[in-house]
Amino acid sequence: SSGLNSAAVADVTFALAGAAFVLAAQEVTRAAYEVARWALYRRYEEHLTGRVIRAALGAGTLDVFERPDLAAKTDRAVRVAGLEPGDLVDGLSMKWSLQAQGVAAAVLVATVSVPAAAILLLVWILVGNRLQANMLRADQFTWEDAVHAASYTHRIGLRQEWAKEVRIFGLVGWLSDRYGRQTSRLLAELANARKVGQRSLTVLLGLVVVANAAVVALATRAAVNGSLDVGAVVLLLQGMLGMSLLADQTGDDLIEYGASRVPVVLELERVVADHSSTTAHSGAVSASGRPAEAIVFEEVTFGYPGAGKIIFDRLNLEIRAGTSVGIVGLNGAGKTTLIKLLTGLEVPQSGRILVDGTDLRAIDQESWRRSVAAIFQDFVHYEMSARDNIGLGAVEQLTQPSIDGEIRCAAARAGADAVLGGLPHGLDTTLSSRLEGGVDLSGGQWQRVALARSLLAVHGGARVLVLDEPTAQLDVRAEADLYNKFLDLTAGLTSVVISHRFSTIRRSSRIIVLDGGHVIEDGSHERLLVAEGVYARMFRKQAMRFGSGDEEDIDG
Ligand SMILES: Nc1ncnc2c1ncn2[C@@H]1O[C@H](COP(=O)(O)OP(=O)(O)OP(=O)(O)O)[C@@H](O)[C@H]1O
Repeated sequence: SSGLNSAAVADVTFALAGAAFVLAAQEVTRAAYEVARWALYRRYEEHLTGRVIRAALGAGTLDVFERPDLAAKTDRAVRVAGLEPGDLVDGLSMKWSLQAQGVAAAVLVATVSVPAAAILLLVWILVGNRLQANMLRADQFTWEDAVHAASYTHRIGLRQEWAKEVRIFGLVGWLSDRYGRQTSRLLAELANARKVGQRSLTVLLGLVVVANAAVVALATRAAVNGSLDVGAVVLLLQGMLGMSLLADQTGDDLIEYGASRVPVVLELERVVADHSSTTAHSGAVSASGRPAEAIVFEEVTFGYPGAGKIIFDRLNLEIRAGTSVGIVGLNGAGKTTLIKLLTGLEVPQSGRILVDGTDLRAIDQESWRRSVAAIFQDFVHYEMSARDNIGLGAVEQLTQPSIDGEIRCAAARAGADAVLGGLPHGLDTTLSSRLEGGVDLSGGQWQRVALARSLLAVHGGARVLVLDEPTAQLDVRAEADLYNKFLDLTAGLTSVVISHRFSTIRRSSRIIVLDGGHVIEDGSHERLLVAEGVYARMFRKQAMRFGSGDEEDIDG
């Protein structure tokens, strides 16, 4: 009966064009949204991780990793910053779009009945808040230490570095049992957390049902009365359904997951700032050219915080600039600790460390670190190119064109030239068999690379060279060859060598013996033998046991 007149045709055309426009706009905004979301996601992650790195590294000393109270906070911040904090961006965008739809639905209801819209809005907001509170309580993050324990167990089983030992000791069954038990405990805790707040949620959901039923009943009566037309009733019902989006939880877990990282990072920054303000020791004096005379430990007392044990009790020690000192002592005597104090990684509780008469605390920490090259027993195996593994010793020069020549030269001096020669892509070879095209090195080969790194640091300006048993994995002859050259290599430098091997240590012109937090003997190999003290006893014991003191370890 009713054909379309021209006005109706225009209306329909307009509506269709509008719909096409909306669809096209939706596609364009979706694409733009994806780009923006991805960028924001990464930016937020980078920002948060960057703050953790700056806080942890900015502390200067190792306290943030070693003092139990600080270490727990550092550990937590490092962990959470790595756990997809960008989820916050996804969560917020989901949540905001749902909330906008919920509010639009409320407006729809309000066009029919403002009181109905107000009442429904109130109950949905209450339900939403309650659901959110329950979710937060049950969120894994609130007991993430338990999660951490379980995931540590899990990782023991899967780490490449530990694969040998885990299999040799037959730990697979034990690990999976332990992982299973930890997970069950976790789930039990989760079930408990979920119980709390269930009653009030049930009451609120009842309220939702009652409020919606009441509005439907009133609307039906009004429609029957004729005071509400059918179109309005449909609008009302549609709006009511849409308003449930106000309590929708989609995205809440992501928001919580992403946002809960923030207080952890802020807490780390706060404790590091507090800690640094009480222990700050980076002064303004440049370390350049130091030491020219001596490094002096003056009445230095030190114990690791929280360990309750004094390692050094008023230690006095002078290391003349340009000389080489060998340090001997039983396991745990404090040899590595001495180096940490010397490099400023630890700070004495009392006493002073003087560099050419200037307190280390008055010297700019960064410039002092550049003046000292140290390779520790647990030096880093960087999963990077051979170039980087050596070049990081003089990181400021890494981009200079001449660096490859310097790297090769340092490698040759450390006896690592043969190692480089065997690499399939030369300096570009990645030193990790886990990465494509990469190769792994033997323990001794790694040590030569690390040694080359420290020798390159000398090229970069370091004047103190510390070797804390970095050659223990070389065979005795190779180590002896290296140390035969060592005095030439380090001519003009101040060097400190820690070793358990007499073949190495006896070459130092001066040897000090650490025991009980003090230097108990001090002199050349020959003088210490004549003195018939601890050094002579250790040396003779080994020499007797193995026929030659030249080849054996100092182990007491
Ligand atoms: N980060 C730390 N926190 C608490 N105590 C530590 C820490 N590092 C070392 N210690 C303790 O300090 C003492 C000295 O350790 P250090 O590593 O300096 O000895 P070392 O002489 O180098 O031993 P080794 O010959 O075994 O390498 C040891 O008793 C050790 O347990």
